[in-house]
Amino acid sequence: MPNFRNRESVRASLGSRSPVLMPSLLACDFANLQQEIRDIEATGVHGLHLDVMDGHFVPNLSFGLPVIEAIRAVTDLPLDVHLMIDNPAEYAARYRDAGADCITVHAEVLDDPRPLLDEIRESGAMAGLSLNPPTPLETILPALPHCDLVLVMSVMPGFGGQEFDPVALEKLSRLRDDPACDALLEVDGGVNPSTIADCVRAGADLLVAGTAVFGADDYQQRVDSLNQLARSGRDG
Ligand SMILES: O=C(CO)[C@H](O)[C@H](O)COP(=O)(O)O
Repeated sequence: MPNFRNRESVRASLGSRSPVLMPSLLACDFANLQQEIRDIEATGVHGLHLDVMDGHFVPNLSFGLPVIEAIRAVTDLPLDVHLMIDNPAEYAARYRDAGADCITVHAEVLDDPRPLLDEIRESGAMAGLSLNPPTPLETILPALPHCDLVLVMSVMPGFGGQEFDPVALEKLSRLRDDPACDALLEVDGGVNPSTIADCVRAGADLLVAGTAVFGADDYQQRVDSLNQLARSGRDG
């Protein structure tokens, strides 16, 4: 059984470190998964982003419960699990049992996300709600008080290596300025050295980056430079 942390402590720890780079293992070398985790952990990152895809909600398959369990067994880093699946209500509890610290579900597949967000919170995980680039921000506003995290997609989910869509910046700014929103704000897709500072300036706390991290020859150098650019967005 994983060593469960509670959502308040994970949320406080991530929030106090904002802006936080969250490497997405989708872009790592799956044939060397444990070594990749060790190498990225050694750079000093504070969490890992894990993309679960079902081939229905998104036109791609990635990995599921057994892989999350295997990752949980080899790292103590917070695991931020992004469920890109049609039926998150059927699976959320099982991802918590597998070791997820944060579970994010998509607004597009839930008529009313609030009961599921509450259930995720009651399980002890942080509850996240995500929306795709074409989905209006208005669709998630009633659920904000039930969210520990809002994940603003800056690409259509399904594949790494896509170009950043600036529509995410406007959504982040609006969320940051909304007094009803005290969730951590996360952005995912096309986050790289050219876009990361703008994301932080717009209000992002958590920055998911796959290709920009695992596509680099030197992970330490890339993580350091992304962190520096992120901090320049916060302080500049
Ligand atoms: O959610 C995702 C894909 O659906 C990935 O997390 C995202 O694409 C990150 O990859 P990259 O940094 O290469 O854009």
